[in-house]
Amino acid sequence: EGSSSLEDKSERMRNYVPFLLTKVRNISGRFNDSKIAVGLRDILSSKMGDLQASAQFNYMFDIPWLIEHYPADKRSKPLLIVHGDQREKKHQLQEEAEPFPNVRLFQAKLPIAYGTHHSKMMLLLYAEGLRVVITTANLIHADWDKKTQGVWISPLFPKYSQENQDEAGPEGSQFQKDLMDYLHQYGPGPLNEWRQHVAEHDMSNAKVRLLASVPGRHIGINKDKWGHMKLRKLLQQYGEFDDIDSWPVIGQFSSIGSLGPDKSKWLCSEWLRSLASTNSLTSLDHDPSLHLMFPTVENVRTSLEGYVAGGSLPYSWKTAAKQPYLKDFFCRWKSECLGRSRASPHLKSYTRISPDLTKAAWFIMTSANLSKAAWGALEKNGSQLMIRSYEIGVLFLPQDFDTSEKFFNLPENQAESNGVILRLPFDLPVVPYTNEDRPWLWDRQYSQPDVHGHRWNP
Ligand SMILES: CNc1ccc(C(=O)O)c(C(=O)O)c1
Repeated sequence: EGSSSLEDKSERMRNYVPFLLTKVRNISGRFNDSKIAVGLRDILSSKMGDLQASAQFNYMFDIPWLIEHYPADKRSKPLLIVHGDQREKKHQLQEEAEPFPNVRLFQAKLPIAYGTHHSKMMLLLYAEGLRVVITTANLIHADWDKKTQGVWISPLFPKYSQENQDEAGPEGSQFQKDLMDYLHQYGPGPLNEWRQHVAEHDMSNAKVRLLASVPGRHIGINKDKWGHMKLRKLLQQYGEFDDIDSWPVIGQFSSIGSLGPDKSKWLCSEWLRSLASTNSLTSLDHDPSLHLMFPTVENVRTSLEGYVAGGSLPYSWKTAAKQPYLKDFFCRWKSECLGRSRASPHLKSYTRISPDLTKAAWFIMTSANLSKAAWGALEKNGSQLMIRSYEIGVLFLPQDFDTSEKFFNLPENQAESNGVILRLPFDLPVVPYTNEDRPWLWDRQYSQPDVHGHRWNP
């Protein structure tokens, strides 16, 4: 091949889905290349813009550690921390914030029991514009050190000037509308200012759909705004796929809720029906195959962190004992493609891939684990969607990228394709559990020493 065609080829291949992982310490540097991975300091660095203020939405915070990751000259800029802590944990957070006069705390209300403020998002206001970052990592050291985590960094959204106010494209303004809807759910308070910032910036170049959950019993038009019903709506509206009924759905996550006594109660009825939605009007006469990727005990024991990684995989024996049917769907965590088989997964990702493993119809990175609390459960004969937690993620659809192809190409298919390449965070084909494999349960004892010679005795 002549050099020009090679350049053309490399030029052609530059179109990757902008889904990144976090850097992992102690693995080969090639797997932390800036095309694949990013660290918190990189995200907050002044290379991204001249920071004026930021808002950090998350579940777990180490405030001094977080502030130290901002550039030195930006550590006293206004920082709003949006959390879900209550009672003693709320007081601990207030004490931690005390020494930092630029830090404000805002407690998200959790009106339904067992809900969590699980969303992990950064709003970064610069002199030059606004950026949105959505991730799966808590704002604590352990989440950015030796785990597999997901990150989406938006383009720099420019502030509207009068002329480009009307130029916003449909999906971009849709991203802005969806983000505004989400922020409104927090109600009045310090987020008023951030809703204003979102309104003032042109997000037409977002290239993702926002997929969020907010606590509540959602009815009417609100039933399709959140959780798995939002995904169902998006895939019915934009899922321009030819016959993909035979394409498997893969869910990958770091915790599992109580899903009901058998698969027909929620997993393979309402939840899988949403993930298997397309714009075709013919309904599915059979379940698409479903793979659920969740670490085995061996995955955790041999991970870079050892059993300690299991502290971030809060699947309990009590819950697991009620749903042995999940075993039929389980597959191991494996990520040789990205050098992360031993970097315990804390990201959550969902996708639908072709049987020949060369294409993907869509891809989701989100904070939402496999639980009704996160995705919602239909109640009252399907008239309302009950969600307990705040969650936020992004859906990547092929048509939001400048490609004539209806699918994303997986790296295996690099030869023929000139479309958009999607790097999945895990290896294909997936590896089903053997009869000896057990899902990690964080409240069981494990006596076989881990890589650090430790046992797990919760
Ligand atoms: C009950 N609290 C949590 C349960 C699961 C997770 C997870 O992401 O797997 C997190 C978190 O790390 O935000 C919190």
